[in-house]
Amino acid sequence: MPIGFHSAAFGYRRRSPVIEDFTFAFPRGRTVFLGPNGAGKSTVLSLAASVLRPQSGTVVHGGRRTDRRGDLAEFRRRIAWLPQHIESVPRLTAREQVAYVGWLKGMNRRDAWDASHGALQRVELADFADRKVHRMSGGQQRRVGVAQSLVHEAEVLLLDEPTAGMDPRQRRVFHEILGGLDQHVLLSTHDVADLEDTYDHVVVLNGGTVRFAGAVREFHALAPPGTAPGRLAEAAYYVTVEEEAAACA
Ligand SMILES: Nc1ncnc2c1ncn2[C@@H]1O[C@H](COP(=O)(O)OP(=O)(O)OP(=O)(O)O)[C@@H](O)[C@H]1O
Repeated sequence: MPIGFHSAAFGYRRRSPVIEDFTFAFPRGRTVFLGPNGAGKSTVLSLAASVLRPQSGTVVHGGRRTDRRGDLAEFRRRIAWLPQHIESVPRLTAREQVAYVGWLKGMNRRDAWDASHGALQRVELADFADRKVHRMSGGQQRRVGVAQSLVHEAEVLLLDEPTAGMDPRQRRVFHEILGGLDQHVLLSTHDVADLEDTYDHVVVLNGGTVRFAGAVREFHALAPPGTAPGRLAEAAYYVTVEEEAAACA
């Protein structure tokens, strides 16, 4: 169990809670996290990354809890986090920014600098290593974000819509990277194409509640009989979130 939530509750100020008494163990391996806009995916991922802290309950990884002050630094070192919106550090180049994240995660400066080159190569940005991040396109900044999550040896990667804004080639490169990772991955997306090629598990969230958790094959089996093979994931998704399906047959 890479990340566990125990009776966690969280709400943004003056809003109704996004999650309440949320207890769930995310599975090992590669998990795709689905759900409609506003379901709470980013909030849950931010809590899992300890960027947000639950108002009650806790989040656990490897015996370390986000509600124990002494655990927090080690908890964060073991987890890589790609938020939905990348912050570029003013004036830093892509290589400096990726190395900086490695250093923040506990690497020494030399190792972080060396590792940043490899991380940028993996996302095909080695030629842009000296470019200022704030001058890069949205899709390139996303790839810098992916490089940031690869630079240190995290045990769990939490990726919030990592392929948003990437062109088709870069989406393919990203899926190849994902396929080669040994770490546990929890990734939110609205893209349900080719789930079986990329992920082991599916978790669907709606209204702050897990509506489905299981293997990709089990998820596809929720699709109504007669659904076209290429539309199984989409149809299963509509069943789990109880939305009216577009024509999936
Ligand atoms: N910073 C914030 N301040 C106040 N409310 C917020 C904030 N961020 C999210 N919310 C609210 O929390 C709820 C869950 O939002 P969240 O972004 O976690 O959903 P999501 O499933 O990631 O959505 P999407 O697929 O659109 O990214 C929504 O009702 C949203 O309006």
